[in-house]
Amino acid sequence: MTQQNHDVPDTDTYDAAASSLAGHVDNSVMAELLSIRSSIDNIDATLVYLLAERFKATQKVGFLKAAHRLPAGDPGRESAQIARLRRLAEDAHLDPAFAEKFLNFIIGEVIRHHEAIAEDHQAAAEWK
Ligand SMILES: O=C(O)C(=O)C[C@]1(C(=O)O)C=C[C@@H](O)C=C1
Repeated sequence: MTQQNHDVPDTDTYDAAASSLAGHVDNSVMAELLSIRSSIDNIDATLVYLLAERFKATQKVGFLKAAHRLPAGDPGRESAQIARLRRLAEDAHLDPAFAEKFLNFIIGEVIRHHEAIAEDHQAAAEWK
């Protein structure tokens, strides 16, 4: 028998109108909220696809670095990326500190992936 967790909505049957506010706010306010949320849903979906593409690219970098025994992190590259993103964020009226934190969060995950790829690569080389 399959178990269902009722606290976590099923992603296959996404309810765009799900809200703890239902029944607590005027219908017109709810309608406006749902309309804005439909843009948020599109943006979130785009972010997922963009991140998936970025991780596909960084995975290739991970394999290249492992094959040539290069370090997972490249602090010089990161400094340049952070400075650039902070400038872009300012132009876009996004908090530069948030942009930096977000990039660092993603890069931290990429470095973990690189390290895992390098370990696998090393283990495979030892088997030969
Ligand atoms: O460009 C690289 O060398 C990467 O490994 C990718 C990346 C990134 O996610 O942008 C991740 C780790 C490095 O410290 C720098 C950049």
